[in-house]
Amino acid sequence: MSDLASRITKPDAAPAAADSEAKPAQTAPAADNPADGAGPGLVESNYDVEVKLSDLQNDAQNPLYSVSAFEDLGLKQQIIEGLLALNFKKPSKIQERALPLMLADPPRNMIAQSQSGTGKTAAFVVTILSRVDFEQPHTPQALALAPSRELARQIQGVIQSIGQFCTNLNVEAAIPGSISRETGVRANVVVGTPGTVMDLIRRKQFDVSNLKVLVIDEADNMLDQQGLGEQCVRVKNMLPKSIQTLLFSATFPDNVMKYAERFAPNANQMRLRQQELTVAGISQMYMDCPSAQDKYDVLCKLYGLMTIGSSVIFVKTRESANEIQRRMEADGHRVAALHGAHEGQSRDALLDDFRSGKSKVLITTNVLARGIDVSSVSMVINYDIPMKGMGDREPDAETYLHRIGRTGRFGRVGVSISFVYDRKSYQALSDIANHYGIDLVQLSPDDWDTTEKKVQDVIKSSRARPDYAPNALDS
Ligand SMILES: Nc1ncnc2c1ncn2[C@@H]1O[C@H](COP(=O)(O)OP(=O)(O)OP(=O)(O)O)[C@@H](O)[C@H]1O
Repeated sequence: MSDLASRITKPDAAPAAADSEAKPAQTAPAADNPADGAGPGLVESNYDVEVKLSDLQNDAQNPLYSVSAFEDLGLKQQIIEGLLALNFKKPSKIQERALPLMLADPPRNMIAQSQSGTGKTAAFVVTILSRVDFEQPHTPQALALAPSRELARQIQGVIQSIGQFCTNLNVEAAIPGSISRETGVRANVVVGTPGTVMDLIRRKQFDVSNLKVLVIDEADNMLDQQGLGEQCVRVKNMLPKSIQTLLFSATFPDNVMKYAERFAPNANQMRLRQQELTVAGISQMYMDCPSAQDKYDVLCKLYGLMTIGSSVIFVKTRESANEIQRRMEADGHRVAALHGAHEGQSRDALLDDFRSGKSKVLITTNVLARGIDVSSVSMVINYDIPMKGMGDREPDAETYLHRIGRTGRFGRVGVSISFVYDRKSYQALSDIANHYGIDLVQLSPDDWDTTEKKVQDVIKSSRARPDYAPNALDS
């Protein structure tokens, strides 16, 4: 198989940082709570010299870099207070650069790309809060669309947190089962999934005539997928023509850009090069499993051996999520499985438990691949390599990036481990590595001491010293 593995490093080779332009110091994480030290799920650092979030934010190559403070961006005082209450001391690059463009008058559309976990949500939330007239508490003025109920609820929470000092802010989630049929939408900010939003508008339970801002989060996914894309276009066609449209994602493959540009005409654009897409704080590894059947044993061994904060296991189907849950529970592990077959409210409860740390292992499908922000996640397992196209012919490089981006949020470190077991899965991972120009480090199922050391070396370091190269091991 070695001919396939131009980007997959051999077991003991010292790997390069994920972003070849990034210096090791930029791969260094801040603590779970960037401002004040290690937080839940991450163990205190062994290193004596630590890097603070402010160090990362002073490094011009880092996506968290900025020269300005939130106070310099001309935001309303209540919004600045909201950001400070969340301990956001400085904007990230996307926040610093996109906000002035999005807040300028007359409003202009925006297509904005920035790596996973770099604060895109706060960028569009601040824009929404800046555009809403709080004198009108029940007139919908801003709408954000997301691909899953979980992400819609999460965005609702971020709007409420950043907007906690905005008197008369009302945020409602337009997701199945949440808006009363009697009253309809009575909020000035609405976050929802496209199908439910479309139904509400059609049933005249959502007055869209005063909407000023439309945000599409995970826009490449929303516009590209047949069902979701059509729903987004239909929703947009029912909104005022002058609406400011903001499209956000960590990925915008070229074939989606033409839809995006049609959907958000004359937009300002912030794009990344392919090699800039990966987050350097995430150490990407892979495990060569002897066979498909052995993947499960390897998984259990990993969990049996290591103390891991919170982790997410991505699988292809709901059935395999259930099956792995069943087997892991029978083997004494405490895990939760969340996927589209569950009822909305039980999905909410499962994710709430995971967020609060009540459950530490979440087995899920692509439904949670995008956007979900749980800062204590220190490991992501790709139990199945993400594939797309008819008959799963092609590797799904975008989904891979979003999945591993559930860890390494805003300067933290994390590990991703992708399981391969045959030529097809190996080739797919190799193609993904080539696509982003990254090197993946091999873990061996025959040498658990080394495997454990490689993984623990990354995840036990809540903060790292400046010359810290997450994958490099003492040989
Ligand atoms: N300026 C800031 N200072 C400190 N923390 C921040 C700042 N902006 C955002 N964060 C935190 O960073 C984390 C990641 O932000 P967010 O979820 O918006 O990432 P994202 O870019 O939307 O990622 P994804 O592409 O995965 O959706 C969140 O926990 C958020 O609270």
